[in-house]
Amino acid sequence: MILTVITLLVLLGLTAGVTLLRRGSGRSTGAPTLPPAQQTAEPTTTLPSAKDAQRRGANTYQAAPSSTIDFSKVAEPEQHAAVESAPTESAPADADAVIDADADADVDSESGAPAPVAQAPDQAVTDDTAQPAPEQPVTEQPVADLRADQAAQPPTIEKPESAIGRMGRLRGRLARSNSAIGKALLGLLAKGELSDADWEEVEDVLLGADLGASATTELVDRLRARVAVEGTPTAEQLHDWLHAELLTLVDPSMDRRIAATRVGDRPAVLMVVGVNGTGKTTTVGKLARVLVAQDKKPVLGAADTFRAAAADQLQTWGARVGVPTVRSDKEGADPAAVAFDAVKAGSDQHADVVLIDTAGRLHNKVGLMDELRKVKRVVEKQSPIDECLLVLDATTGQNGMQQARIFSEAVEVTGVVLTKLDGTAKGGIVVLVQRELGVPVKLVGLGEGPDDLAPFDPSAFVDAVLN
Ligand SMILES: Nc1nc2c(ncn2[C@@H]2O[C@H](COP(=O)(O)OP(=O)(O)OP(=O)(O)O)[C@@H](O)[C@H]2O)c(=O)[nH]1
Repeated sequence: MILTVITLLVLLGLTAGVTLLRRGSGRSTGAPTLPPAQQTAEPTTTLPSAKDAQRRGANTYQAAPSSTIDFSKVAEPEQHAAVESAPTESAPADADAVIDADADADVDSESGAPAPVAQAPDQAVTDDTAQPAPEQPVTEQPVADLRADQAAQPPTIEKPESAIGRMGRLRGRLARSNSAIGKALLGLLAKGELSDADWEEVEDVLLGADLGASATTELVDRLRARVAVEGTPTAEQLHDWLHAELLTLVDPSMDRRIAATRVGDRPAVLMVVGVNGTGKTTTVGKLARVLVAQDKKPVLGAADTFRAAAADQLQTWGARVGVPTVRSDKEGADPAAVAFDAVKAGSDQHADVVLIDTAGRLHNKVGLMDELRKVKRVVEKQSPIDECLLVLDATTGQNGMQQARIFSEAVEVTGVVLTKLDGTAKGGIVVLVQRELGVPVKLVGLGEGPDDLAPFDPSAFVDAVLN
């Protein structure tokens, strides 16, 4: 019995020891385990949120550039406007034409990109309303959005001077450089009885003024015959004779009207050609002003894609009087496609006339003529060309005649614009060019000012030479 009790006590003691030992070892292993488990749990919950943050960061990062791109699309033309310090109503459409200009004419006809050039801003706003978010249309409809922007900041539009009587205003400039011819002629002819040598001097004066050999001979022969019949004239008679003879040579009967009025249900199409530097772009810009002054609605086409700055130059001219320009920003873009788009825009916008500026220089002359023929051909797929004006620099005188012939062979020239008549005493070129090409001088450039282009008035011209 005593043994049994001792055995039970020993067993109880052992059990209690083991339990105590177990508790002691549990504290030493369990406690250090838990915190790391908690530490592990913490990073686990932290990591997803860090990833989230990263994702959010990535989203923010991705969104920023895309909105930057959208913004720059809008901002770019505005910057243009600022740099040009002229309103660019047509800038967005121009941006579109960049894409179209490279395409074939057939493709362009589908694009209709230039068409929005002159679309009313409210139409543009209507387009935008179809878009779900305000930023989206900027990306998807940059043209429409820009036009809405422009509507908010209407450009300052200049009021060009009326074309009526311009030649009268500019006569002083013509007279300054050309009255020397008149003075020399009147001085020589007033000598009384003229010897052959005197008549030769008269001829020299006329030839020096670029009247050309045939017109010079004709004029001298007529004057000699008149003197022979009517005797030596008084100073006043002499003035009247010369005026009448010169006017006959300039030919007031020629039709100098410019095709700038709608033909049936389409706009007139007017193309401007000529050697580089003669003043083509300037002439198109000045002509746009003349037309605006006459309450006409022109559209400009910048088909001189060879000279990079020509399109900007033309656009600036147009913007000053609120006239849209269809252009390409890509140097060397297909000029025929730009011209085609311009005619389409003119048609869509019910313009009165589409004025197309062309290049005057290419890598070679053959290339240039081929290109002009192509522009003509492509435009004619859509509309006849009603007027083709050849721009000639009067200061180059007879040297320009050879080029004039080449151009008139390539495209059907219907009229001449003589520029820089303010800077030359070679006004006789008016007669020469009309005779050589068989087309009238329709406009004359008499200065670099925006309104220094005048409809050619034969009588005012002869007056300026003789007075
Ligand atoms: N004095 C004077 N200068 C003119 C007249 N017409 C144009 N000019 C000037 O001639 C220069 C050339 O004119 P542009 O219009 O650029 O010539 P362009 O033929 O278009 O030249 P490209 O684009 O190179 O083919 C400019 O400086 C014009 O201001 C004019 O009637 N009188």
